[in-house]
Amino acid sequence: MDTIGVIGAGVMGCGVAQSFAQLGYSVILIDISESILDKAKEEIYKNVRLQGFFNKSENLLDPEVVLSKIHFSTDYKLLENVNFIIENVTEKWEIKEEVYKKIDSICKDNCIFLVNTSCISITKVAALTKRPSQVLGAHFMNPVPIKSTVEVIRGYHTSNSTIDAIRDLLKTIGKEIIVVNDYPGFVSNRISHLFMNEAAFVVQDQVSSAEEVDNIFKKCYSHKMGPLETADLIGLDTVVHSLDVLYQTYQDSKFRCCPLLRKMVEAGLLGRKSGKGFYSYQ
Ligand SMILES: NC(=O)c1ccc[n+]([C@@H]2O[C@H](COP(=O)([O-])OP(=O)(O)OC[C@H]3O[C@@H](n4cnc5c(N)ncnc54)[C@H](O)[C@@H]3O)[C@@H](O)[C@H]2O)c1
Repeated sequence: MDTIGVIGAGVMGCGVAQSFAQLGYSVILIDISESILDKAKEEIYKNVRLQGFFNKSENLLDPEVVLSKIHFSTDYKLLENVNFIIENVTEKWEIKEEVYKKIDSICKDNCIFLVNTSCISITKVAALTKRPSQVLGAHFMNPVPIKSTVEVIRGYHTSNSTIDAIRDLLKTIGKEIIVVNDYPGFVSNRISHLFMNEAAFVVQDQVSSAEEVDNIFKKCYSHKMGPLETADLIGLDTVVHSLDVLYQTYQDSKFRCCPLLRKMVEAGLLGRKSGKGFYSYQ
């Protein structure tokens, strides 16, 4: 079985690492500090336990066994022999840029890079490397271990063999892929961020409360979650970064970020991951 390199141990990186580790893969999980990695260990432990709790019919997973498959480290050099890197660092161009320049020099030539991003152009990321045909977008859905489908983005130079390799790899962890072409936000986020942003404007303008906005989507449109619950789940900081990327790249005012969303992020209200966003999670 391949060893999978996972970079970024936040919301998505933890979910991706867990998804591979619980199917028996060895995972190298990289982040920038030991304290973040310690928090990631706790998150993964908690999430494996919760998954067992909610999924009574399936074989219960032992969190210690899952964690034993993951090597937590700040050392990028450990990635030199892996065949696949799944990158999940912060949705900021300067951060992704630094990471891709680094891994392109460390990883072996045939290693494939999966970019987990909400909105950043895959073609632009691929251009940072000397292997653009082996770079593709893999927009995992949150929470990764329980979502069945991944939006895969074909960059300008992504080869068919790279897409096939990723289809095969993700199939082994029970995920199917939908392949789309590369424009910022792809399909999912180009549309969903308009919903979430406009919902924040509706609350800012005191048209209704967050609960009422979400209830209209759930009860009238039969959506499983409303736009503001979804924003809290994603992380309001990630939503703001993504809106900024969409606004900058399309130069279209429809993507201008709602001031209330930005103010909440400045106040430390990031949604589920900080314990408070549009809702409280204590
Ligand atoms: N949250 C979601 O629902 C969601 C869904 C799909 C895709 N994404 C995308 O996935 C990526 C990660 O999102 P997230 O929600 O996990 O963010 P997050 O803020 O929870 O985690 C990002 C992690 O990256 C780490 N990091 C920053 N610089 C780094 C570096 N140089 N090397 C290694 N690690 C570094 C941070 O310390 C942090 O732990 C983003 O591009 C985001 O747009 C997020």
